[in-house]
Amino acid sequence: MSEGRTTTVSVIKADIGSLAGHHRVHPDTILAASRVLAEAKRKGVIKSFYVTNAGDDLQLIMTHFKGVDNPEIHELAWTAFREATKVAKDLGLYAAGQDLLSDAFSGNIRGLGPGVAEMEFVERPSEPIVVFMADKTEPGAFNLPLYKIFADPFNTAGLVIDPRLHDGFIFEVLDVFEGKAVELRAPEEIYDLLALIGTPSRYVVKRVYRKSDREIAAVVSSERLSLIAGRYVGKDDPVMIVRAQSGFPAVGEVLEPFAFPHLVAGWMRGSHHGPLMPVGLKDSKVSRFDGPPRVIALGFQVKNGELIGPADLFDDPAFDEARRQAQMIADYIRRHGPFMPHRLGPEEMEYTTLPEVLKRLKDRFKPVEMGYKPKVKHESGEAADVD
Ligand SMILES: O=C(COP(=O)(O)O)[C@@H](O)[C@H](O)[C@H](O)COP(=O)(O)O
Ligand SMILES: [Mg+2]
Ligand SMILES: [Mg+2]
Ligand SMILES: [Mg+2]
Repeated sequence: MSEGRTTTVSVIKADIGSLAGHHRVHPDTILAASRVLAEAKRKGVIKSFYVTNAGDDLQLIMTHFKGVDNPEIHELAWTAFREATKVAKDLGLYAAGQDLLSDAFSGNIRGLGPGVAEMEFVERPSEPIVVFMADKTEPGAFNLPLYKIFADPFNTAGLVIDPRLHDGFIFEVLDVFEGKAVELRAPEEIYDLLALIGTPSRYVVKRVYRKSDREIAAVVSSERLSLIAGRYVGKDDPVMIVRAQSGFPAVGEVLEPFAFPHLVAGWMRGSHHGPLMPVGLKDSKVSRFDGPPRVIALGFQVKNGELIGPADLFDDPAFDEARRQAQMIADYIRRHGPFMPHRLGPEEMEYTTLPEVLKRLKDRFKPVEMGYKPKVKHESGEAADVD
């Protein structure tokens, strides 16, 4: 981190209830959260804010000078979500308070349900950032775009051309099941990096740093709701902040991976693979089969702690073709109905409501002569003989 006063950008999000099922946030809940943040701004707790929605997820984008993981900021977000939930309940919105998994705030909002992405930096003379917000998918959905942005010269010309990017980047990868993290360096360790992040349900890129000076370049909300709650509670619907330009990838390089609507896990009942469709704010809502999974990208300048903007970056004909491809992929994969690989594999389905259904069939299975000694998989993953 360079010397000087730091600015913190905190993006904290939660599904506190929505209109027409899990379709989109109601404007009155945006208003309720905005009132709480406006009061906090007036009192000088935060410097500026922008409240919006990604589908049915309420998004609080805030700037302040208190650093990451600050209890006052987290409590502020918690209060905003609680106030918005009250409105959601009054309006009878669907799944009011869905992501607030606890009744009480205890100093840090992480682990209580909402998703959190925060970064702290000394502002450059001009500080462009892009805030990505997705609905009906999981944090690992950003693995592929992050790899392309910070490690793939076919995406990011600056990795080759710009001496400030040429050393590469460090990826902090989180194992969300074990609660462990590892740092891998690009380009020298990209095969190891890909060996992990190609399993996005387990290994999530949490942060990216510029290698030459360890400046923070990107951060992702890595909360997995099912792991926190121990049951299915919708999808995580992650957010990500990326710094751009002047020693970081250009805004156009940051957006470029989303021209390919890659397959992500989520969509209907958090149980299906589908294409991630980049959309402008006006299309930040889900419909077909509760999807397809969508992502919005808002560009801001951060100046003296103030958010200037946003620019609605996917609201552009340049992404029409990606949207069209996403529709084609959606048509194709939907025709698989309840079959894999449209439906997620058994490991990921463990965190949905499917096991309850399978449990009912368990006692109806009778042994048959297979001509070989069958093996079962224990929870440990070890194969063992059937008795
Ligand atoms: O994934 C979904 C919701 O996720 P989200 O709230 O966006 O995290 C939806 O597809 C729901 O799972 C689906 O609409 C069924 O919802 P319920 O009837 O079980 O609430
Ligand atoms: Mg919802
Ligand atoms: Mg959602
Ligand atoms: Mg969700």
